[in-house]
Amino acid sequence: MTAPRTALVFDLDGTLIDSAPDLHLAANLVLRDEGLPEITFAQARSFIGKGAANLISRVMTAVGLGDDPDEHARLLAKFMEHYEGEPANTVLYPGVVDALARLEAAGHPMGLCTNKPGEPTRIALRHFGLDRFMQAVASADTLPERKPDPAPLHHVARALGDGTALYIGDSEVDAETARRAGLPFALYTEGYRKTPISELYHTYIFDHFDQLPDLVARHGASVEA
Ligand SMILES: O=C(O)COP(=O)(O)O
Ligand SMILES: [Mg+2]
Repeated sequence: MTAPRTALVFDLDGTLIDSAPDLHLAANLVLRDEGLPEITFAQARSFIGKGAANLISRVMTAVGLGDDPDEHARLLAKFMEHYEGEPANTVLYPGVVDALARLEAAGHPMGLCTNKPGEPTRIALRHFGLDRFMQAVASADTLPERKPDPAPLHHVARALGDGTALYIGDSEVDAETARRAGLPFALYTEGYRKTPISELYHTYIFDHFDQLPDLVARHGASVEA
């Protein structure tokens, strides 16, 4: 009997889609509306990875607003209003759809584990035609725990079957999540990572999705035997 194909769990922002322009825009629409100074693209990009609530905390610190919880809740709600529309300035990273189609054809169950809230996650997956590949999704609202807690990653991996799993992501948070989950990790190096590769937990690295099907096949040959 052949072993089940390795389940593949993907991160979303900075891995499958480059959503930083829309997150930057939504943050600045809030700041503009509040009569506050705007943040740069580089700042916005560096605030992505721990979800929308964390992004708003980072924005508040950056513009000198402090950390009042009521103010945070108010600004987060305004941010979500701006962010929940169709992702007009977000793009897929090159080769993503082809790679997922090849991996699906090779029989790998696939799912998503993101810190993005549920509604924008669903909208983005549908917008880019990625929903058809994802058999299980954990977003920021699925469980009480969020990455780097390993619970959402375990949740998706379990939903994809009882074979082995590989996590694929771009950030410090993803590397830490995979390490804590005890799962192998493929680091996509073109996302929002700020730390040198050598300092991050990883099993594989790749810089273009064209490389992913072969990487997964090699991984499978070593663990599915
Ligand atoms: O929205 C975020 O901050 C992070 O999202 P990700 O987990 O898909 O990278
Ligand atoms: Mg990410």
